[in-house]
Amino acid sequence: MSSATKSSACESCANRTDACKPETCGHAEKNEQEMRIKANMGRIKNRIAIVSGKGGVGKSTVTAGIAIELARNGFKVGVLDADVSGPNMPHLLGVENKRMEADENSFLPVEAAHGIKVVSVEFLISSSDSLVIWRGPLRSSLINQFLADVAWGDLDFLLVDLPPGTGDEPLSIMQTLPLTGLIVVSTPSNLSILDVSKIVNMAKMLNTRIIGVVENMAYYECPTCGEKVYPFGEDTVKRLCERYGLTLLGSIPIDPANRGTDIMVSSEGSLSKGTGDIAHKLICMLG
Ligand SMILES: Nc1ncnc2c1ncn2[C@@H]1O[C@H](COP(=O)(O)OP(=O)(O)OP(=O)(O)O)[C@@H](O)[C@H]1O
Repeated sequence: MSSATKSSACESCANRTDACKPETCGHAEKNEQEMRIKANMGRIKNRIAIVSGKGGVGKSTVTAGIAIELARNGFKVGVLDADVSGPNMPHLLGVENKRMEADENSFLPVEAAHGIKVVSVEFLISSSDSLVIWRGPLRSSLINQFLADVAWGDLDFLLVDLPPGTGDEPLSIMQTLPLTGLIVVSTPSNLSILDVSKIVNMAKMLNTRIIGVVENMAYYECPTCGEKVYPFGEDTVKRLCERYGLTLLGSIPIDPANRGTDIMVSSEGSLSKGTGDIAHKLICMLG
C-alpha cells in the first residue's frame, strides 16, 4: 500500500493517536481493506449468508439451487464459497478444475452457467482433493480478501455459503460484511432444529436479520403412489419458525436431483421441487 493510501486510511481510524506513524501501522492496512470491502460490497444489492447449525443438512446444495433459480430469472448472481476447509460449490455449479485468474488489482471470479460468478478456495489449490488445514484467523482473513479483492462487479445477489455452526467464519462474515440477512437451512430432525436456536441467538447478538428458514430433506415422495413420507418428522421446522417469529421460505424434499453434481446447471436438468418457490419468495421480498 502506498504511504498516501495509508495516510488516508489512518484518517478514519478509530484507534488513531498523535503517536501514529502511517508507514508502520497495522491498523492502516486493516482500515484500507475495510474501505475496499465497503466499496466492493456497495455494488451488490443483496448480500445474503446461508447458514446452518449443523453440518450435512444441505446448505451448499440449497445455496447452489437458489443461485441457479435467481440467475435463471435474469438476476446477476455471485456465490462465495466461504467453506474454506470443505469447499463444494465448484462441483455443485459445474466449474470444478477451473482456476481463478487475477489481474494486478483483483481476483476474477470463475463464471458458471447462467453467468453465476463463483469464488472458492478450490480455484486456488492444486486439486480438489488437496487438504486445506488453516486455523480460524487465517480462514477468516482469506474470506475478507475475497470480499475486498474480488472483482464482483454489480450484482443483484451475493450468496455466501458458510461452514456450519457459529465458529470463526460465520462470526467474521457477520462482523465484516454488511449483510442484508441470513438464510438458515435446517432439516426437520430434532438435532438440526436444536442447533438453529444457536444461530438465532448469534444473529440477535450481532443484530443481523434472518430473512427466513429453508426446510431441506423435508419429506420423500413415493415415485409409484405419490404418498409423502416424513422420515424426520412433520411440521417441526414450521413450529420452530412460529416459536422465533421467522419466515419459512419453503420446503425441499429428499430428491435424487440433489445428488451434488453439475446436473443442477444443465439447461435440461430439473432442480429439486421447492427451490424455485424459495427463489421467487426471495425475489418478492428483496428483488
Ligand atoms: N434435498 C436433498 N435430497 C437429497 N440429497 C440431498 C438433499 N440436500 C442435500 N443432499 C445431499 O446431502 C449431502 C450434504 O449436502 P450439502 O453438502 O449441501 O450439505 P451442507 O450442509 O452444505 O454440508 P457441510 O456444510 O457440512 O459441508 C450431499 O451429498 C447432498 O447431495
